[in-house]
Amino acid sequence: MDSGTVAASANGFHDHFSLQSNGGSEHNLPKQPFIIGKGVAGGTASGKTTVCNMIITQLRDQRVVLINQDSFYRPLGDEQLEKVHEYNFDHPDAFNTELLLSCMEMLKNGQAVSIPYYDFKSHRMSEPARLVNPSDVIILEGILVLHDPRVRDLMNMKIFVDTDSDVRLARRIQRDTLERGRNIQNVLDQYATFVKPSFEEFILPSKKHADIIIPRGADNDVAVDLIVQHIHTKLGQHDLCKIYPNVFVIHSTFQIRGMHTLIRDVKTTKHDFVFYADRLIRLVVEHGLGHLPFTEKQIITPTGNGESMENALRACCKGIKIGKILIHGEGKNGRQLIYERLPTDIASRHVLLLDPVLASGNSAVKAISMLLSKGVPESNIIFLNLIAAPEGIHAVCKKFPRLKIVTSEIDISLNKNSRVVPGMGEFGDRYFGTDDGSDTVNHQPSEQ
Ligand SMILES: Nc1ncnc2c1ncn2[C@@H]1O[C@H](COP(=O)(O)OP(=O)(O)O)[C@@H](O)[C@H]1O
Ligand SMILES: Nc1ccn([C@@H]2O[C@H](COP(=O)(O)O)[C@@H](O)[C@H]2O)c(=O)n1
Ligand SMILES: [Mg+2]
Repeated sequence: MDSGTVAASANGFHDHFSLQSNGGSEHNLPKQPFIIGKGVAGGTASGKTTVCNMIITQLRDQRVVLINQDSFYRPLGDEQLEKVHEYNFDHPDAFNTELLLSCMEMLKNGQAVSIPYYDFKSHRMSEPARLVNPSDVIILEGILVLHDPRVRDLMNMKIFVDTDSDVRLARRIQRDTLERGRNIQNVLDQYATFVKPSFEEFILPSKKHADIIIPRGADNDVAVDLIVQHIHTKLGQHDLCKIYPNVFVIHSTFQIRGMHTLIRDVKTTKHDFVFYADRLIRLVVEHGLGHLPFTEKQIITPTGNGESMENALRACCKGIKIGKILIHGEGKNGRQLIYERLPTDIASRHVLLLDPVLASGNSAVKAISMLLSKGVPESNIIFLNLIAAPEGIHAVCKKFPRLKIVTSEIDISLNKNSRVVPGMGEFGDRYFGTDDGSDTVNHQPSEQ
């Protein structure tokens, strides 16, 4: 596919993400599990909520959602309210853990859930509830999220925020008097009667289950940065293969990593770029061919960058038929199909769709939709790339769960200009030598 520079289509991505427009449901396929759970526990006022908000802000990723265990407090009845000072809000029984588990289960199954809003002043739920869409990463924070094994086991990253108890008490007094409608005496009494004993009985012992302990909570920028990086990596790289069983990354060897280093280096000469790109493309094509059940093959190469993959393809499969698709897109205005030339019997063939870089996935979605409209069964399409951005993989796999993607590397992400990071520059220009060199250092691939 050939296209102009485009901005990331966060909206488009989000659509595929939601239950209603999930490609999987259209095709009556079982939903893919795509949760990466992060549990953040710690004593009251240790900074759990603050740390999670920092993580979410720094991630700037729509695929991450925060759920507070507080939302699952059991609302107090009238009698309990009259004796609220005798109520232990720090005991595990104060939470409706069954409801929490069923909400997590629904999210895991790709269903949106309505999460209650808990009012610390009235000790009851209040409107409006929050609609939470299923997301790749669900961060669950609360004093006891590492206590119950059923909740803990949903989390594949367990974090304990460890803040000095004097600091926590001081913060709790300040917060609860300012925000939760308490006076100092209430806070001190509750702390001595329930908060401290429950911390020692239930919360502190759950620290041993943590993978990461964050001393000093939100003051610990290094720990927060590391967690953000880790989530980025998990989101962006090979964990996608677990999320989408139809994504295949060719086995990484030192040779392959060396070739990637060379083709990503702006100083690599055109000759070397073509040589190593061809070698890598051949490996991807060979791998893609391994997924074909029949000897009969139909190839579509997008006009422009995709043509750069034809040489390697012809070297692997002599006499293969080549079709062309040209898709153009500028800015956020979507993609237009400019040109296509495909064999008339394409509906009865297997198709290798070639594009060196899968970025936002907008062009790929357009091309695949066009193939489907021609009658090509989704499961007959194998989409081959040299590098793929996680955003593109999500966009394509969620809409077309039956096709296969074969790539040699999954990169970290897209930047704000929809360029793959780290990427490898404008592939077509570097391959065909059409780059005038004016933007050699800064160039990154546009959505191909
Ligand atoms: N590093 C920090 N420095 C100063 N105040 C903080 C820090 N972290 C949190 N706070 C404040 O302390 C209070 C408790 O923090 P919060 O994140 O609500 O803790 P938790 O969710 O663990 O109870 C809040 O008023 C918050 O603004
Ligand atoms: N009605 C309520 C409910 C809970 N609490 C206290 O909140 C603490 C948990 O929230 P954090 O943000 O501090 O983790 C817990 O220690 C309860 O004592 C409350 O006071 N009133
Ligand atoms: Mg909190």
